Amino acid sequence: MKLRFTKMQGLGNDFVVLDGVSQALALSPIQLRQLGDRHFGVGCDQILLVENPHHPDADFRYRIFNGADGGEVEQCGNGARCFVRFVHDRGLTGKRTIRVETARGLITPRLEDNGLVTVDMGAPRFNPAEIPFIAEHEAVSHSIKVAARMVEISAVSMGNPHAVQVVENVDNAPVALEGPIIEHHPLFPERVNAGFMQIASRSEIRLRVYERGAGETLACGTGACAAVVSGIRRGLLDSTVRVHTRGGELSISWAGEGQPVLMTGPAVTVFEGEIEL
Ligand SMILES: N[C@H](CCC[C@H](N)C(=O)O)C(=O)O
Repeated sequence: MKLRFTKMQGLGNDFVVLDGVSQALALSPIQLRQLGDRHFGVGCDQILLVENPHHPDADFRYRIFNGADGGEVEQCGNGARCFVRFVHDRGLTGKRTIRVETARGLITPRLEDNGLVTVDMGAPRFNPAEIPFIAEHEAVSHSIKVAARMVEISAVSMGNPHAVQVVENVDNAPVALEGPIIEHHPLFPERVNAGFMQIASRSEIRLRVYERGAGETLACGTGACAAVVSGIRRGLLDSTVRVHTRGGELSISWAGEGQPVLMTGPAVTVFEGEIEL
């Protein structure tokens, strides 16, 4: 079948975005993996499927699939920014602030006048059962065995699971070695995104993320949210933080327990295309 798509990126985290509102779409895992394949398909970190909502308070439903394995996941921060630009630019809505139903709750992205996008990502969750993370109790950080060493990680859910550690310098952090080990760590039954955070100041961090089902990406929006929340809970960061990723900069704010995380950053349309699947 011929499939029209839009290629987009948020800080180099790239997406194939599909309009499931104007057309009914049901793609198999094989077709999703083909879309995500950078040699035999279009190539992207994630596929974003825009649909009509089931939730009465939502304007749209937003489904996310990791490009490398075609697995459906709960949340995507950079994707949420691209999503609102997509539905606005395609005339699927006239609103600049929309309510979006995701697998783990409602998020509220807003197109700003300056072209950036701010997303209320909802409140982070720390209860191990909600991450999911196998642990006796909730804690700011947990020591887990990774290869030959013990690593202090903060386990956080932004709808999707994150394990964040603090490193001296992200440039020489063991992302390639420890990323896959943490992703598949037995204490994370649904796998996990592995964050490596360098504290530059109380209002600035550098971050690399080895993403579940995608490998290291140039930026991870939910990873930036999870890192800032972890840093604040560890007493290392103030409530608004500039997050420097390899793909560019995000602004993340969190006012504390029970409060939503706000993320602001760019969303760019790269090209429109058509592929035979
Ligand atoms: N790999 C993630 C999904 C994409 C998240 C990331 N691209 C973002 O911007 O939040 C997971 O399996 O939970």
